[in-house]
Amino acid sequence: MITTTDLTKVYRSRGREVTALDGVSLQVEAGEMYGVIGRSGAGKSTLIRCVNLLERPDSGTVTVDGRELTALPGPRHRAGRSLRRARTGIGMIFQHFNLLSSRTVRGNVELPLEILGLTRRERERKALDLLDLVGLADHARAYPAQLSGGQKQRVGIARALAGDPKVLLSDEATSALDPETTRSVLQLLRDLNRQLGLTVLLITHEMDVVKAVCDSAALMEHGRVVEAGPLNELLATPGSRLAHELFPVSGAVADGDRTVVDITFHGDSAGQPVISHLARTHEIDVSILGAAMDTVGGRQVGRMRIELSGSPERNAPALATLRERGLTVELPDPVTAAGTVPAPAEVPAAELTDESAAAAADETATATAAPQEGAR
Ligand SMILES: Nc1ncnc2c1ncn2[C@@H]1O[C@H](COP(=O)(O)OP(=O)(O)OP(=O)(O)O)[C@@H](O)[C@H]1O
Repeated sequence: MITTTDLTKVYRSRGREVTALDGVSLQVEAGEMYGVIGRSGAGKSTLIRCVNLLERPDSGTVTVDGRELTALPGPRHRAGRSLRRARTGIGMIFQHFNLLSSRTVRGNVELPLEILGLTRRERERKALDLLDLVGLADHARAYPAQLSGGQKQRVGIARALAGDPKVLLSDEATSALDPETTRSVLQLLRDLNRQLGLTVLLITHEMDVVKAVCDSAALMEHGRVVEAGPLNELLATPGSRLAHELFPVSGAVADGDRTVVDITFHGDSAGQPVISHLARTHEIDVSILGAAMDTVGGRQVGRMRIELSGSPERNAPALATLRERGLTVELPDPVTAAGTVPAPAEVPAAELTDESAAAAADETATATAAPQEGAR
């Protein structure tokens, strides 16, 4: 549904060059919830803005729903008519909601519908349907200032769905919300993803967001995607940084004639009595150093750190048995095993500066104004 190929973007200002995207290739399947995670400055916002061409990449291609947006004509800083039309199939929500304070909730949702040229009656009906969909039908006449953050974001979501998009882009949509509201907004996105078959590309700096709702994820660093894939595959990939971040396993690694192993159970392997089997078949002592079950991307996953008597060489047949049973087996690095791998993403979201708030307002204007000119 969304493909980016080798995207590059370099910002130049006051004689300085910043490479925000350095060859980003991403594949988001139809109906998927895909999370892009990374530290502040990794290039996430630039990437998402390149997907709907709010930002034009220096090179590379963006294809959404079979249409190569980068091939559509348009001057460097103004989208062409065909691009504006294509953008109606892409909704976007923002960290600070970008609602118009002078309009009611219904008025905000109606804005893109006005631009699309719907009649007053059609607009009203559609806006109320959309507000119903996000659970805000009884707030249609309220103004944004009378709403909580979570309610404002629901209005933002209803507005983003006005053009019946197949793709929803979410730019840190829950970063300004408290944990409980975050959960309910994420649940709404997940419901819409399932109900409408909506493809959702979200950027976030919070691993919990990826863990709660995403099917796949990409980790960005310094303008590059350093790891990407479906979460269940990542969890089954030894050495995956995303897997360690999604589901850290702890427990001190002892010195001496011991083998410490991290095992991940998922799918059919989750129900197997592997520990007793290991001890019986290979006649070794097994101690459990740490264990947890969790839900990642809607699936139950178990992780365990165990200690086997004897050296890794001696335990090679036992480890092979675990792998044969479909478990992911890793020998943790004693240096990092004491805690978790250094978090790539536990950086507080940077507050919007006045400048970036203005840019966000521009985005709304661009996003909502896009259909108007395209529809002419
Ligand atoms: N308009 C711009 N002009 C100059 N440099 C920019 C511009 N926008 C972004 N950058 C730079 O590009 C790099 C990537 O920024 P980007 O906002 O895409 O990262 P991010 O991962 O979204 O970070 P954050 O979570 O803080 O928004 C950063 O070094 C940033 O300073």
